[in-house]
Amino acid sequence: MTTARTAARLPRLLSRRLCHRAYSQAAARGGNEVRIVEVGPRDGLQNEKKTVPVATKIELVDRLSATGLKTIEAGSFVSPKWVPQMANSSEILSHLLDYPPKSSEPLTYQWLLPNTQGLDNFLSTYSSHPSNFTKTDKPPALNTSSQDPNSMPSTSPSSTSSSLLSPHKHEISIFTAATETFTQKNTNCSIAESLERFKSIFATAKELSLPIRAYISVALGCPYEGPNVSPHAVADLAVSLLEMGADEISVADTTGQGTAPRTAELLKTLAAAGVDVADLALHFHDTWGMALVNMIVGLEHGVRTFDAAVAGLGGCPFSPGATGNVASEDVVYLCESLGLKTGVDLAALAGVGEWISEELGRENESRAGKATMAKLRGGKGVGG
Ligand SMILES: CC(C)(COP(=O)([O-])OP(=O)([O-])OC[C@H]1O[C@@H](n2cnc3c(N)ncnc32)[C@H](O)[C@@H]1OP(=O)([O-])[O-])[C@@H](O)C(=O)NCCC(=O)NCCSC(=O)C[C@@](C)(O)CC(=O)[O-]
Repeated sequence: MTTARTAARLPRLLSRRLCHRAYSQAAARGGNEVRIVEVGPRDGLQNEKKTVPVATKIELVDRLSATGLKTIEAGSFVSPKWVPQMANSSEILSHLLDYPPKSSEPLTYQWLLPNTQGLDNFLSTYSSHPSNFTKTDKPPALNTSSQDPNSMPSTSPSSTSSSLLSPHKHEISIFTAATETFTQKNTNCSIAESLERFKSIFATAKELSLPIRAYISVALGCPYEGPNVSPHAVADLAVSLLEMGADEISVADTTGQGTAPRTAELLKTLAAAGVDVADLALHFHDTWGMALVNMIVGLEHGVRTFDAAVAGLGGCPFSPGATGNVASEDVVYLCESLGLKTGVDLAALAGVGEWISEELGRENESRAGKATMAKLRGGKGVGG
């Protein structure tokens, strides 16, 4: 059942189906292609206790860019006092703009930010690069091809020179949460205040044709308010964010407390509120080992975009005890076992997982990644 407020908004939300939105065509409802949003370089690294050298972060993004992944969240523009590990994200962005990874297909890099200061910091690097627009230039037009959702946006000839043109896109992600306590702990504001902050971000991003993904954290359990987060609160927030202009909603199980029945209930509530599965991504942490189970529930409900981190890296500094994201290698293996296509080379991705685990001195949390590496080394017992 939808809340009265959500029900009242339904006609307006449904009319938005007629508008083009950047991601909905990338993950058509119920198709056999799955889009993986690799969040390892951001969500995966933000909680690492030891400072990860920027060269390692850049190498991680470059290596991931060569695996067939098409969307990579590469860093965040948040307060370095709150999350010191992300302090050098502008250097990673500069690197990607100066040396766009060679890839047979255009990639999309996403950058997480909480407020206009984060957007300004992102834009000061992004817009200053010769191959990108500045505010006074005509912005790149959104790609409108339903055939190739990742294809290069057309750019203003006045602001670019073809030799400098990167084939890749950069987008932004904003984040709020389904509970007041988590929102306060994570961003020092209420949920309503977080939406208020987003208004100017939407205005600028729309002016510059920058697509926006919006996360809703703690959708299936809050470290401060407990596991029973209201699915109606999540749906209401998703509707608000879509109405504000979000191109995609990533519904996040930050604590990994989600179970199959509660994931199903949440997805039904979102659908009843008028949220199209094609506009949804699911973001699972694997604290209780339920991430792949919940992902299958998502697949059964038609979701085709999933966030994951190579080697199962990750954790949120403001969700104590929660472990990493579902491992990208495990997601690829699961999809392949179900006959779904990800476009990702599992062996290449497993190699990246092994490399970054060694670099960080931590256990590789991907079962499929470790099995793939064992198989590549000639292990006879791993099958696969
Ligand atoms: C939102 C704030 C900034 C409010 O933090 P605040 O302290 O209330 O901010 P403020 O506006 O009062 O500013 C305080 C200082 O921060 C600076 N500042 C202010 N904004 C920025 C910025 N964007 N970039 C760089 N610096 C910034 C600002 O300039 C000032 O500097 P000072 O004058 O003291 O030197 C802070 O709470 C913050 O950065 N929070 C981010 C926390 C975070 O990154 N959490 C992890 C990501 S979310 C997550 O993990 C969940 C997700 C998405 O992965 C999904 C899931 O798994 O659930």
